[in-house]
Amino acid sequence: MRIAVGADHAGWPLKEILVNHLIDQGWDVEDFGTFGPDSVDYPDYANKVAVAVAAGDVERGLLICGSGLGMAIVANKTAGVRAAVANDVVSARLSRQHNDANVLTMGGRLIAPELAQEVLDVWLTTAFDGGRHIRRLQKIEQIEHPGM
Ligand SMILES: O=C(CO)[C@H](O)[C@H](O)[C@H](O)COP(=O)(O)O
Repeated sequence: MRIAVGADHAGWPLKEILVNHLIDQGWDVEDFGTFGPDSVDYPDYANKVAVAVAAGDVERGLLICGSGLGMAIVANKTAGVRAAVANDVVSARLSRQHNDANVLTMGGRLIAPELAQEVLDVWLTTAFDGGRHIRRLQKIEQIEHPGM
């Protein structure tokens, strides 16, 4: 399974920890950066990961900025991406069960590394519930592609 990862300077330290965690678990990680503490702009990284997910190059995406918010705002501009901010386990689980989220965003300034690993593990291993939620995802697709 492949996962694309990206972060800005505020998310970079946590990204490094989570990339190692993912590799330890056998994930094939495509790391789009950033690769150091210099200040960069989160839209550049969110867009790269979102495009990789939407194109089907990877199954999942992980984005980390200071709060997770900016990354989610940008990633959700790309059709086919369902990015969810989750800095807690319950949000991570629900984002999979109800929303079939294919991109997880977290806040490197808000969440401790140990909890971030737990949130990520829950998000990666929780299945979509389907059922009534399929209808709602179809409505999102209709908004993305009006007239289809
Ligand atoms: O986009 C964000 C907020 O929604 C991220 O948290 C950014 O990492 C943050 O805005 C970066 O802030 P900085 O003051 O430039 O370090």
